[in-house]
Amino acid sequence: MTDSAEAVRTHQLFKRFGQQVAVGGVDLIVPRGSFAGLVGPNGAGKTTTLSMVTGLLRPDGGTIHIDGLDVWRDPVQVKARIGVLPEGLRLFERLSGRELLSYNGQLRGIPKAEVEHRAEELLRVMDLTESADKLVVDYSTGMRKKIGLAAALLHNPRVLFLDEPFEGVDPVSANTLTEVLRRYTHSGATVVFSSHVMDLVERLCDWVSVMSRGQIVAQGPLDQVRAGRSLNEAFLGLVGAGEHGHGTDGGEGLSWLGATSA
Ligand SMILES: Nc1ncnc2c1ncn2[C@@H]1O[C@H](COP(=O)(O)OP(=O)(O)OP(=O)(O)O)[C@@H](O)[C@H]1O
Repeated sequence: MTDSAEAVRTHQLFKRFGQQVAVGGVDLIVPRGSFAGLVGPNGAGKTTTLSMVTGLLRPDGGTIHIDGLDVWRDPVQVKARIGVLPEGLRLFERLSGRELLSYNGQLRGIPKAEVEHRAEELLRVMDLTESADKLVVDYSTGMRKKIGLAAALLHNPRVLFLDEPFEGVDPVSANTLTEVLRRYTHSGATVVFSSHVMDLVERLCDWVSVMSRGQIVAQGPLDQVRAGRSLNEAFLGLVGAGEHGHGTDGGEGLSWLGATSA
């Protein structure tokens, strides 16, 4: 079944680490063609959810469908359709950026000439052409994000998952990346990304899922979730400012912090 209107749907997704329930029955829904944001405080379960959805971490319970295909029953078909930029991205450090793309393209079974053509375009768009022959181990944090994103896009996936894609990326490159991703979703593809930067989510996303303590606490079109407020205000209302160590007291109690009296 591949005619699903949803790019992603999980049903009662569950994961526990020892006593800690990281994801406690999540029904994540992402309509096809959306630019979707997954937001939540530190430790809410976003990375754990994305890891299970992308087939990197086996759930303890629940189901996950991408484009109507069961991720854990049909992993090969699903993996051909998705691109992933995971948190704590591990890359082949001893390859150059160009070699990394070429290797990824060959692993994906794309003809060599097509890989070269796509790689050159991606390197140019990501402003990495000048560093294309430098080893990945010598790339900066932002450059690593960009080459990781290029590798995730190379096989033209239908659904792209990005964990904090803009962290460490300079504003000019971030602008370029958002343009690339916008164009990509306008063509009918889907982007799901996690972020803590509410302004960015508000600017880019047309769909938002808010997680808190392993649960989805709000989900839907951006305007519905923010309900006339800024997304940041809606977020603070939903996750409960003051909980999760997001204190509302502005750090009262830290009387020792700051200039000492002479
Ligand atoms: N491998 C692990 N072993 C034990 N506990 C884990 C593991 N991975 C995640 N957790 C716990 O699961 C919970 C959810 O973590 P997760 O990384 O999914 O949150 P997150 O929403 O991505 O947070 P952040 O915004 O800080 O990246 C946290 O309490 C975390 O400590």
